[in-house]
Amino acid sequence: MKTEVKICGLKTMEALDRAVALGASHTGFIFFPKSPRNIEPDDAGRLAERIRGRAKIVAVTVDADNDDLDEIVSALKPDILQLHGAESPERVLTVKAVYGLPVMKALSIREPFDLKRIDAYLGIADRFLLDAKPPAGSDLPGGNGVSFDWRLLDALDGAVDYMLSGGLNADNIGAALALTGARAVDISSGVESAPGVKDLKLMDAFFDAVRRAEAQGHDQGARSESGA
Ligand SMILES: O=C(O)c1ccccc1N[C@@H]1O[C@H](COP(=O)(O)O)[C@@H](O)[C@H]1O
Repeated sequence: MKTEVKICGLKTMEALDRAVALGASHTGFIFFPKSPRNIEPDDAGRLAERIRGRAKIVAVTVDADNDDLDEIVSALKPDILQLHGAESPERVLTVKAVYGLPVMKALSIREPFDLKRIDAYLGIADRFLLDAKPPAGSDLPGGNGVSFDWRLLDALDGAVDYMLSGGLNADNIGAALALTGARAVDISSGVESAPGVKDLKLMDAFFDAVRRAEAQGHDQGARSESGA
């Protein structure tokens, strides 16, 4: 089975078109002003129209209130909302009820206990995005190019549907897939030449590496499909 790949932090037509041409299953747009990948909702909406229906459109937000979500959802018309802040299970339920969209809840992982936080969102979040904890002093909850110890996922219940994220790149994705059996991966800074600047050659190299790993038959475990 093909690995789902989400290319996140897209801001230009060239990068978006290349992501979809390479077979990205998901495209991510960041709505977080402190991020070098931040994009205005209207600009993201115009870009996303080029690829609607060919890859899922993901709005990445961080503890956004309903006013911000109203603007983002209305301009972008995303397929999925990625909540990348400290949103509680109750907040995830509210967002799902208000917007009627699948929610991918990001959780940051550093130690075994961090995986336990999944339990509170089971049956609420449609999918999880498992990212590394930000380094000390970072302004960003994600997009830091930092990995967590993928072996921690050995303890994860096989039914948990997740995207593997954090510090992935063409050099380490083969090992990440072989170790985790992840069926879906998410990448941002690993395909950039500078913060917020997507590099088409790095994107090509990343997809090549994913396809090579697939050809080698990395263990795609039995995680369930969520629609997110
Ligand atoms: O990328 C950002 O700037 C960002 C800002 C706010 C919330 C989430 C963000 N990024 C997410 O983090 C992952 C991992 O990034 P990386 O591959 O380690 O650079 C990224 O794909 C987004 O989902």
